[in-house]
Amino acid sequence: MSDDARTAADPGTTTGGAVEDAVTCGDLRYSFGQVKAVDGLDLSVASGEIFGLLGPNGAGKSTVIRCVTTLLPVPPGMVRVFGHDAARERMAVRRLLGYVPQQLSADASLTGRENVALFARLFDVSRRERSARVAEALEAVGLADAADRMASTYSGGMVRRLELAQALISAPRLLMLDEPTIGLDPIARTSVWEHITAVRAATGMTVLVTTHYMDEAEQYCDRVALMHQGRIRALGTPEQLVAELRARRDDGSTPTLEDVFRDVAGSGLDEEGGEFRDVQRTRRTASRVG
Ligand SMILES: Nc1ncnc2c1ncn2[C@@H]1O[C@H](COP(=O)(O)OP(=O)(O)OP(=O)(O)O)[C@@H](O)[C@H]1O
Repeated sequence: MSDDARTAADPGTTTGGAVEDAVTCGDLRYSFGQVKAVDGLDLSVASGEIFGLLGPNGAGKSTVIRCVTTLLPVPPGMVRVFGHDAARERMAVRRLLGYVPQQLSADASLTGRENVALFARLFDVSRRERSARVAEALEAVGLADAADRMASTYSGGMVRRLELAQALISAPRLLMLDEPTIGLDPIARTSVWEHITAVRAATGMTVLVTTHYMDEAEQYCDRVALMHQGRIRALGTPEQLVAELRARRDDGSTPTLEDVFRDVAGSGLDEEGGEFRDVQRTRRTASRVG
């Protein structure tokens, strides 16, 4: 943990190493040319938790996710997934994870079922098991009834759930979601989260998610980390972080998670246009595909 980070209890750390962390990043650094996207990040995500990586645009969240997926190369020792080194054991890491990127990963010209079946083939699900596993994944995200409709007719929320089904087809131990609800209306956002939490409850998988939405993080994440300028500035359960700020302020007010992040990141948030609630930006797929 960097010096300026405020750290709360870490459920991933156990005595005797009985529970293995799903993800560990140690002094993770990644630059695009002169831009330090991630600047010395220490992080442990415990097996089975829903962990939220929060922060304004450009904080470095997607870069962290992409380093963990092995899509961006990092030196040995910086990132481990269930004990596997992301640099030395790339294929072992990839086999453990499901990834839903911000960009569209569903094909509008295929049905929901065909989209998921395509992923089943990519992930080498055996022919014998394929149709049952595809049906199971569609059922898990509430798309069984819409499975044979073209994805081009799906709403933004249904597309997101379809992408979730695609990522689930390999039964990943670690599911990574980059801004899963951006651009969706509140009802669709709730539906996406309900399916994420239901799948987590059913499978025990670990979920690492990035989001701008403080209210979602507060409601659905077991722990959160605030990223700002490539570093983690606060880490803990939402309740812990809010309670710590309340104690620091000692003025009887009840702060929100957003207040916590303003407190640790200071005015820098505004300078970068990083208003957490000011999410005008939407995914290209926000309302419909096709
Ligand atoms: N492919 C790239 N080439 C150059 N710079 C990049 C690239 N990808 C990201 N960056 C820069 O790295 C920094 C971190 O970007 P990143 O996308 O990780 O942030 P983020 O927190 O995920 O923000 P957002 O929510 O807007 O995606 C930003 O300054 C961004 O402009």
